[in-house]
Amino acid sequence: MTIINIQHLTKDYGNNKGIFDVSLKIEKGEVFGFLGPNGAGKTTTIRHLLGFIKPQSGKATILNLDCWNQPKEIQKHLGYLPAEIAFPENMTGTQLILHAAKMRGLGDMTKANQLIEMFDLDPSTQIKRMSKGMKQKVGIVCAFMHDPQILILDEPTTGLDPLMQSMFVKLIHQEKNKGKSILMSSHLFEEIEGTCDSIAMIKQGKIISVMNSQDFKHFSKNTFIIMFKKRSDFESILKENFVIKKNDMETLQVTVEIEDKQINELIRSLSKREVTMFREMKNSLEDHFMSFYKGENQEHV
Ligand SMILES: Nc1ncnc2c1ncn2[C@@H]1O[C@H](COP(=O)(O)OP(=O)(O)OP(=O)(O)O)[C@@H](O)[C@H]1O
Repeated sequence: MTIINIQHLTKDYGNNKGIFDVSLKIEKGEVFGFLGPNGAGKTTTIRHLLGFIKPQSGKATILNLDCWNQPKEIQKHLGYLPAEIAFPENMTGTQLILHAAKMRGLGDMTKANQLIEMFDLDPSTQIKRMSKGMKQKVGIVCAFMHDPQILILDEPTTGLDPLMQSMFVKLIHQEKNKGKSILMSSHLFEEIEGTCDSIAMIKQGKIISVMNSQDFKHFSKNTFIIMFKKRSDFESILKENFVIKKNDMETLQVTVEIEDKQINELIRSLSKREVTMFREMKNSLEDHFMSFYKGENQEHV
């Protein structure tokens, strides 16, 4: 069941700024990572989903409700964490959380209290005295406390220290296990790799790559180039239980793809042979990420 549906969404701010023909679908129970360099169009896309921006063309719907025309109905099912949180400075965290709960008609603060404990937040502090990370924690409490079916999180771990970032990853897993649908923008590779079922990459306002968990698996394979001294060793390795991606009789080189659990098997097998070169081929998801940020990957979808 599609929960968030963005179809051909365009907002042209001029000078090639904005978003252009963006289409994405997020299914029930899916954690969807939205990645892109600074100024790529992540927040602009997300603000359309919140009904803050009217599409120039195209459409965004959540639960089949139109994001521009029916934002109030959508709000009931949604938790939103903005990239830049503008809180009223003169309140304490507790006052703000209670105010946000009242606006939603939320009486049960059990989940809010669980989140406060989980993120080790002292909400009694005045917001103007809070660090960036503390404010972010207040934002997380407000986004999750009403147990919404859908979560839209714009760079959710900004300002959080590594311990709190890992706590956040834990929270995402808990929510996913409850069948929540989550759209999350991020720059952090570990956060995305550890949580997301699918990833879309946006650059200069256009979606340039969409990957699902099957594609991630491809990236998690280990690929090695191995060169042998003797032809007999080269020939015999081809008969073993490894996936041989390439072999070259002239140079006596093989390219082997293995799962993590086969590493010992490969080492044992190679120790019986004379190896003249052993090199890992970089094809990890992180490498793919970095090449995308540097502009080396431009596979259009
Ligand atoms: N109201 C506006 N008027 C003109 N240009 C805008 C407006 N809002 C955003 N932009 C431009 O549109 C582009 C996309 O901005 P957006 O905030 O969506 O990027 P982002 O991917 O969220 O970036 P970051 O990772 O830096 O938060 C940027 O070039 C930005 O300057």
